[in-house]
Amino acid sequence: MIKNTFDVDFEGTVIRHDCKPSNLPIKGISSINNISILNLEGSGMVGKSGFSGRLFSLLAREQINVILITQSSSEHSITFAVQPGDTERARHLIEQEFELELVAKKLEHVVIEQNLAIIAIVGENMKQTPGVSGKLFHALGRNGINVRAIAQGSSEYNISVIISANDLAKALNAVHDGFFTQLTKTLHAFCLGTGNIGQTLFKQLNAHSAYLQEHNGIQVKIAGISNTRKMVFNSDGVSLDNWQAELEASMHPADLAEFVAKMKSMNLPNCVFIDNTASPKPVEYYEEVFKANISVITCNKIGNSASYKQYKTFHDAAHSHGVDFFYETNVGAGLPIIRTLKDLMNSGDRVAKIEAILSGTISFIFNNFKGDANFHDVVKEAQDKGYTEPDPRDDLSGKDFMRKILILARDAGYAMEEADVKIESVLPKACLEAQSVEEFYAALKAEDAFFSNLKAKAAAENKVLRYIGKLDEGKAEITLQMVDESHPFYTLSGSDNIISFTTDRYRERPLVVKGPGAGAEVTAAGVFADLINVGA
Ligand SMILES: NC(=O)C1=CN([C@@H]2O[C@H](COP(=O)(O)OP(=O)(O)OC[C@H]3O[C@@H](n4cnc5c(N)ncnc54)[C@H](O)[C@@H]3O)[C@@H](O)[C@H]2O)C=CC1
Ligand SMILES: N[C@@H](CC=O)C(=O)O
Repeated sequence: MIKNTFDVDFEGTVIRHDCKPSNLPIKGISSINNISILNLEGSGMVGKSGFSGRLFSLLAREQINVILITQSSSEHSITFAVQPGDTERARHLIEQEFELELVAKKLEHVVIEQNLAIIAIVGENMKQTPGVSGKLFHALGRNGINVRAIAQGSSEYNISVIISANDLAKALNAVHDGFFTQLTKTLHAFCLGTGNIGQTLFKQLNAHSAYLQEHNGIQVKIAGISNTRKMVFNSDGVSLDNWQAELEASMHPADLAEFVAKMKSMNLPNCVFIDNTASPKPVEYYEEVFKANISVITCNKIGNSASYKQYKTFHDAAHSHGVDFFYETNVGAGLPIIRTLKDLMNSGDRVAKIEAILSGTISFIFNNFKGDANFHDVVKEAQDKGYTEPDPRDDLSGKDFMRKILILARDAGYAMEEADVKIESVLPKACLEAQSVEEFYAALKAEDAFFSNLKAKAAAENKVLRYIGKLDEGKAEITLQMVDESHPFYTLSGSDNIISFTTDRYRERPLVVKGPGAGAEVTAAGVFADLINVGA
């Protein structure tokens, strides 16, 4: 029986002969946390029988313990690991023994690498089980852990890899999560933004964490939080019951560059950067984050809707570093729109046309701007309900809609820019020119007659106002329309979005997604779903 000195109440581990057979591909993971490797290279080794015999007899004779050996089939190099204290002595002995080969340039000088570690997976079930090494290297590669050398004996009971000692803790966790999937997988999330969406996400994660562990085997630790004022870090997870107080008590003033640097230096496995802001600043770090093998989840549309070059860079960087870039909430909040489009594209369909209502705010406004209601008050109500962008001018100017249609167009394979989207604004000039949110609301009040006329005109024709976007064979426009009951977009309510995809396969009857397209609960839920899909 082995007991835990750090946790004396824990029942301990019993070591016995008659253990139950296990279905798991590996039995355990072990590590050696400080080793060095010596690398010998040269043409003098190729096809030369007795070379390794000389090398390893020499080391054995001099009592240098070799921990791991690896040789490529080209026989051009041999790498072996020893205790750090033995490296210089081993080098000296080798250079003495192979002096003639060195002089004749048939062997290169010994190269030593320090600060390394070995991680090994062990178990009888590995034998004759394809995919075990694939799983190991996937877990390491996905977390940006570079493998310096590999060894597996033909008994197939053990695969050992040499990695940087700095990556050992991360590697142990990542490999553990990779193999023991019936146990908890831990995601380490670094979250920017504690506004409407950010705090709703924390509330949902808190309420759902026990279910997530029990039913999905997933544990989410919020390892970092920042808003514009402060930031806080905790590799064990900031308490979701008390995050406001922990953030408030933090001595770290907010600094985005520092936040990203700290996230990288904490070097945690299954790391995810979540951007719940409406700011262009975090977007400047996405590429660096991908390059650090960290996935990005964002409800912030600015990243994907700036230049096409930037959109492409983000997607390529995520792809080449084997991490996820999820942004379901960029269009339609929590509705499965991006996912649906990706599935269509990935399965070889072609999007010919998209027709959509994608502003939850404007949808809500037109669905409630009835009877005696005045436009200004309905806009305010949409903001109070959390449907608008932090600055509602972004919704009413059509900018938010433009971002969404541009993201959809790009995901559908069209390399379009902002200037390629024609926008008919719902606002008169004075409102568009307002310099602040206050001025904007004042301008809305002053333009009450303009909006009342629109309302009366639509009502007189038995029509409703709809702000509709269309992407047709690579051309996009957003227009204000009055539609009658024969139009498929007539019967919307609340903050509903609707999107209809006409594709090669859905040509006669388009594929339609409809439902609430704005609001903190549905948007945070979309971010939440993206989070638990990371690495899936
Ligand atoms: N409200 C909705 O229905 C939907 C919103 N979204 C998107 O969600 C995002 C967030 O919206 P809200 O939560 O309503 O905004 P908000 O204004 O309530 O919160 C934004 C948060 O970001 C923080 N922030 C801003 N710049 C920052 C920076 N440089 N570093 C760290 N933190 C920073 C602020 O301190 C604040 O905590 C927006 O990009 C919006 O487009 C997406 C889909 C639907
Ligand atoms: N402000 C947006 C929220 C979702 O992206 C909207 O109203 O649609």
